[in-house]
Amino acid sequence: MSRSEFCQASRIVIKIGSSMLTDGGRGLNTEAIGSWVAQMAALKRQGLDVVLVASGSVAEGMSRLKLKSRPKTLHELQAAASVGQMGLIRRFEDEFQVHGLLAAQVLLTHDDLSDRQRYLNARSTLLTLLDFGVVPVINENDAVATEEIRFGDNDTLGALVANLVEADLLILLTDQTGLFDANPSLHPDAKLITDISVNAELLDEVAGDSISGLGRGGMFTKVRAARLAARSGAATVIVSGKIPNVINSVFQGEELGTYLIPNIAPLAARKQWLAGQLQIKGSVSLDEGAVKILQSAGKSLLAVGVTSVKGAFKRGDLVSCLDTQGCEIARGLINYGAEDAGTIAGKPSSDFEALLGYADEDELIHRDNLVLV
Ligand SMILES: Nc1ncnc2c1ncn2[C@@H]1O[C@H](COP(=O)(O)OP(=O)(O)O)[C@@H](O)[C@H]1O
Ligand SMILES: N[C@@H](CCC(=O)OP(=O)(O)O)C(=O)O
Repeated sequence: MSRSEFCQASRIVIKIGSSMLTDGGRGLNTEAIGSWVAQMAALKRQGLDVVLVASGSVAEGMSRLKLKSRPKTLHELQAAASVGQMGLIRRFEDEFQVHGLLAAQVLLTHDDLSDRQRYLNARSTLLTLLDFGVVPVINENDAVATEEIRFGDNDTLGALVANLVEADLLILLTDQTGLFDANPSLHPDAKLITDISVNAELLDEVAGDSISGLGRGGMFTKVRAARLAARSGAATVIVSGKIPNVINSVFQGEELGTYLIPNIAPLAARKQWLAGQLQIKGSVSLDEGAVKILQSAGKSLLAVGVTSVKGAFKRGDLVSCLDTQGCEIARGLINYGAEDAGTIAGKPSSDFEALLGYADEDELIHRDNLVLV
């Protein structure tokens, strides 16, 4: 998709980062929020579906609680987020109302999306809200999100939402003009990257962390988000939320920010869900033959191609498949727990019963449950 085709999008996910929403930590930026909402309302009037992913609950909570720096402990973060989320949602509801639009609060944890059934439930709810003409306003459910079940940054959440609702375009509004060839906060002479393939290796070299103390992910998570979004065919633009009329300008194809071109083959819905899983419970190392078969033939992983097993995973957990250099080449849901997988590693499936006293599936990971990375 070229930038000039963005105006053909019918569904857009817009993610606004903490740094933008809270005016660099000085409380909610009501003027800017009013302007973004007016632009989203204009898209709605043109018949588009709009989903908003809004960060800033922690930053707004810090401001309301008069905390000078981002809390370090999880319970303080959760408390700050609970206070701040009230302000965020109230502001958005009021602003959308000005344009005769209803907003809906949707709070998710990674746990909600890692369970296939709950993932499908979340999808139905969002699609129903869009059918009703409502703008879902999504954030992580920070008040209950512990380390194990959290996304941590809203870029990833935005991408998974783009997968869920099959959006055409994901716009990440942030405090920088876009993605630079080095962090411009540290290197003032850094140059803006305008258009780049989402798969370009350069992205891994240049995308750094957030240093503001307000946002979480920095550009690292924005690049990862663009790659996840591309798996359902969505195009991603990273752009400054400070540019007047930015959302509409991007939609009209103006060359603003960084466009991460989704030139990878989209995955089937179930594989998108698999690719979006963040909690990896272990790994299996493969021999060269198995690596080749997975990468070129799209086949299932058999135990005979596994050289070693790491981690304390159970049957059905997500594990990484590593090549002979230890690099992840695929991930999937494994049919045997760690101990049994260790016992059958390197063995043909005809030996499973003798080795384990039972035999479930012939495949260690079935190809339907496997995604290349
Ligand atoms: N290559 C880069 N180009 C631009 N910004 C970068 C880069 N690497 C790291 N960053 C940092 O990422 C920050 C934006 O991410 P973040 O603070 O998480 O914002 P948000 O709250 O919008 O998600 C920038 O302010 C900058 O410090
Ligand atoms: N969900 C939390 C944290 C998310 C976060 O910081 O994201 P971002 O600003 O997009 O890097 C919040 O609303 O404060």
